[in-house]
Amino acid sequence: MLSLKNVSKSYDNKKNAVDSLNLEVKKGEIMGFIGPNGAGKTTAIKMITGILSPSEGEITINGVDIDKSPLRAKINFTYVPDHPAIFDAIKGIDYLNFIADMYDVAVEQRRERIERFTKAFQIDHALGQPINSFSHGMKQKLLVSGALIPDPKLFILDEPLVGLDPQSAKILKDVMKEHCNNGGTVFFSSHVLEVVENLCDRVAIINKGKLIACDTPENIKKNTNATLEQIFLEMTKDE
Ligand SMILES: Nc1ncnc2c1ncn2[C@@H]1O[C@H](COP(=O)(O)OP(=O)(O)OP(=O)(O)O)[C@@H](O)[C@H]1O
Repeated sequence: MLSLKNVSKSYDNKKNAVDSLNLEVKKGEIMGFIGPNGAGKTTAIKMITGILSPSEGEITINGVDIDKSPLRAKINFTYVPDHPAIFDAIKGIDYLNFIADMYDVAVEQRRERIERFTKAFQIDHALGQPINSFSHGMKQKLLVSGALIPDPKLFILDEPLVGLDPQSAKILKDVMKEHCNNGGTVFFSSHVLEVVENLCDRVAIINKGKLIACDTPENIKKNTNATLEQIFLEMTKDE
């Protein structure tokens, strides 16, 4: 579903923020993307979503090259960024309808999905209000709801749990699981290793721009009694 082949990105033509990254995310799986601050997660996600062009390498989504055919690639995924940058003078419902229009979601389907997701996240009562009146958590939940309305083949989230209360985080985790159970694919970055360990089919660990592990949490922990957090800290510590 998502493939990165030898992908590198340098911001200064000296150091690679992402360095020869190879990664395959299969249809139907949840993959967690973890790494210390500055490891290159957001840079990789920005290249995957077409916000940045790779300095080298190729990224395909459902077989379509995001750099060469951005519109055809973008039909296949939605993305929730780490900082909700959202045009906030409009009402919540107008934002959701705008997303539904962009992805050509039929009226009946959008009605059902808007109701389902905004009720689950308990923001349905506020959809008639302008987004600039929403709290940070409400904006985050509106963004996630919007990203689910097209029922994307691939759902990409950059640190989606930041700023969500435990109830909302639980709902989001359930929604991500359900999306995969229904044949969708989820790729998300997080610093919450316990969530990654419990939620993900596979985990990719990036450090200093390089992929240092990509496997199931069980295999990464194989033959140890350590938690994913302990192994992560050991793998990414500065020598
Ligand atoms: N716009 C930019 N210009 C120059 N350097 C950048 C830019 N954005 C990121 N970097 C650098 O690229 C490297 C990777 O940063 P990136 O934001 O991708 O890491 P991250 O894993 O998402 O970190 P965090 O966990 O802190 O969000 C870091 O060294 C960072 O300083």
